[in-house]
Amino acid sequence: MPYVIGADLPDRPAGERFRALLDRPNILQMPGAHLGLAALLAQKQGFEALYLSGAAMSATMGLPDLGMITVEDVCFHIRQVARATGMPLLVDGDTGYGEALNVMHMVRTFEDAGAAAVHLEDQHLPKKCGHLNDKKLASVEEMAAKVAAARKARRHLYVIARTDAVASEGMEAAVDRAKRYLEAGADAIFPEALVTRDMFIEFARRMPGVKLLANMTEFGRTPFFTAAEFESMGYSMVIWPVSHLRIAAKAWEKLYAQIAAEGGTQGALDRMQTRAELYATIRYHEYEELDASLVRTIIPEGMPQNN
Ligand SMILES: C[C@](O)(C(=O)O)[C@H](CC(=O)O)C(=O)O
Ligand SMILES: [Mg+2]
Repeated sequence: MPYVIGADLPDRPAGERFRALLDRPNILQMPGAHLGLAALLAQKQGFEALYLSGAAMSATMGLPDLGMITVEDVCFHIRQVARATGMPLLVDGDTGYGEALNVMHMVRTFEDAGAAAVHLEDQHLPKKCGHLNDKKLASVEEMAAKVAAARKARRHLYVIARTDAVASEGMEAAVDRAKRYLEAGADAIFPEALVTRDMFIEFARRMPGVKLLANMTEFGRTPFFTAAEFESMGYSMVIWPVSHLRIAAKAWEKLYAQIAAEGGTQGALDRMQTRAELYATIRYHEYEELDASLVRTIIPEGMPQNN
């Protein structure tokens, strides 16, 4: 349905709906979808929650994922995905865009935009993709203060603490950090860039009863596991953060090469969503019909529309 009809909108805050999905025993599968159109296509396949990736949002803006985007840039994406689908979204909050007060501002602004959950990471700026080398870690205390700030600001937003410590400080330290973040009020933990099945199992074994998120990004350090495998290793959430963007970028690259080589797009038609398919995805005709029905109701036929 078009999102503009008030009576059709979800009546519970997004964070509550996200928690309800996590209360079920099966792993919550969240593909990345940082654009309204992508989100609608994911929804069509039956996904119940989505992920907004900092890497995907930055790359879409032609920027590296080094913490340069702002709260408002992210809200532009949250709003369009939340409006288009009404689905709960987990949003990448990077390092919180500053210190404690910035984190509080981020939480409130994300909630207002329609987010359900956020994750915050224990890096210093310029932050990096968790699967790269030479990340600069924040101290446990700095990160715990940010988690506490997020908890104090939130009304319903689900707060996930990500630790990037495994690579530089090892499993033991990462587990200790995660425990401190839970004490500070985190609802769940995202152990970033684990590199083996044994590490995933070990981390989960050391965090009994804690909701854990697995990041199945491609071309990173984590080998491929399916959602079912992560579930059996004790994980409650899985994200495929940038996959949709990587696929789209490759498709754009091919298209531009083809136009450059052939002087037109005719040879690319079989790889395009047709106009009809696009309009069906964005419910073009439903919006048009809604508009027409209102005009019919308010302005009966035959009555002059302007005086
Ligand atoms: C999950 C992540 O934070 C993101 O921004 O999507 C990235 C993903 C990536 O760069 O592959 C990450 O740091 O893992
Ligand atoms: Mg990120």
